[in-house]
Amino acid sequence: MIPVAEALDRLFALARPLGHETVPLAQAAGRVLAVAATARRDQPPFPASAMDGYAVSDAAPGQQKTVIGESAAGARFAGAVGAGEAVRIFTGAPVPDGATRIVLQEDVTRDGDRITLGDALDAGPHIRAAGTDFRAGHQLEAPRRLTPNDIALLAAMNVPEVTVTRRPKVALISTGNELVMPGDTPGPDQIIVSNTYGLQALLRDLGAEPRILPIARDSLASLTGAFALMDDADLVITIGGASVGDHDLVAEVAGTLGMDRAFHKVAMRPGKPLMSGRLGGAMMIGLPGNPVSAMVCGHVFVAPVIDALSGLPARPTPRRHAPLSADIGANGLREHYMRARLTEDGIAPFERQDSSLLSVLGQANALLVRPPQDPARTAGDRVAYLPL
Ligand SMILES: Nc1nc2c(c(=O)[nH]1)N[C@H]1C(S)=C(S)[C@@H](COP(=O)(O)OP(=O)(O)OC[C@H]3O[C@@H](n4cnc5c(N)ncnc54)[C@H](O)[C@@H]3O)O[C@H]1N2
Ligand code: MOO
Repeated sequence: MIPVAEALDRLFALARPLGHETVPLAQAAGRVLAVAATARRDQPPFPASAMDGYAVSDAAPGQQKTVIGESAAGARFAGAVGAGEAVRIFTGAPVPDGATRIVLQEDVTRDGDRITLGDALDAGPHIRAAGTDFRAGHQLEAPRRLTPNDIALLAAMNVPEVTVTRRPKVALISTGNELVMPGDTPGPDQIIVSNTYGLQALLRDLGAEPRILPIARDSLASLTGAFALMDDADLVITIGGASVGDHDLVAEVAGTLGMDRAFHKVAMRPGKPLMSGRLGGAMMIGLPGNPVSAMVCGHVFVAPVIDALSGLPARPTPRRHAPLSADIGANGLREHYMRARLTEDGIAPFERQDSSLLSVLGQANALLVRPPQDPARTAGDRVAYLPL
């Protein structure tokens, strides 16, 4: 058995980053920026008022001034403001030449074109200098997965389109005579395919383009037919048929199709059997069939591989740490990804950890990671976890 980190390194060695494409900003959220984007102008491009009030050259309690004009957002006051003068100004408007501060309108009494400053003025100046946020030439570095906050910044930088990595196309193949699609009528010995759908959702969240292929039956012909449908996929993921049983044929078929195949027994729980290789132009990952095993492998292996294909650094999903909220027993020889609940009191694993229990996985919001041979731990000990 190999450690999880080594299995992941072997997957990274098979992952070739994909090419680039240009997309409009409106379609860029969640995509991986491939080439740094550069601001085309200063923001703000002029000294701007941060408040509604009056722009003045100086201010003292009780002073009187004459209002000589107005500066609104989008329509500046053309002249300059001198001693004894004020320009009515609004938030976001260009500050006129000669002004050193904005007096809040709450601190002013107005009578016609005359204003009197109040007795208690704040320190001001309520002026945002040109380029306070960023200067022309400011760069949003690549690679990075674009967040909504990044999109807002790019828009302000006047960047209407960005160069991103192509979305990884992923073909998902479920294998097994016992499986039918959700909504179909199962025979007495059949169950409903589940983790294919879970993995599809996970892949979508990761910015990939997943496609569910027809279920492959446990025969060489059916499996071969399923692989033939993978078309131009960058990654093909099989689910099930990965173990040592008589009906576990994925390795044999992939080998016949020319895959330079590696089979790993990974020292993890759940998710021991894992296959990997390259098949034509695609990367292949064979996941175990047990539903929770497939989903856990999705989080631990597939997610970092999608990031690597998308041009992000090849690294495991970073672990976080929290105190235990309950005592737990010693761990065995495999790294255990325990379905767990994280609350403000800490983290605790569910009692039932069988790798078939999707109902338990559904209640979990974290995977508590136990290193191999981790001794028994008591409430309060800090442990590692992956958020779900
Ligand atoms: N003698 C041994 N038996 C098993 C071993 C072992 O080392 N020696 N490993 C066990 C472990 S651990 C796992 S995990 C499973 C993995 O087996 P397979 O990858 O071959 O998966 P299957 O046998 O095809 O299915 C297992 C289980 O999961 C259900 N399944 C499969 N695909 C789906 C799907 N897409 N949606 C929902 N459910 C699915 C399937 O019906 C089985 O119940 O092997 C152990 N055995
Ligand atoms: O490796 Mo299996 O995934 O423990 O059930």
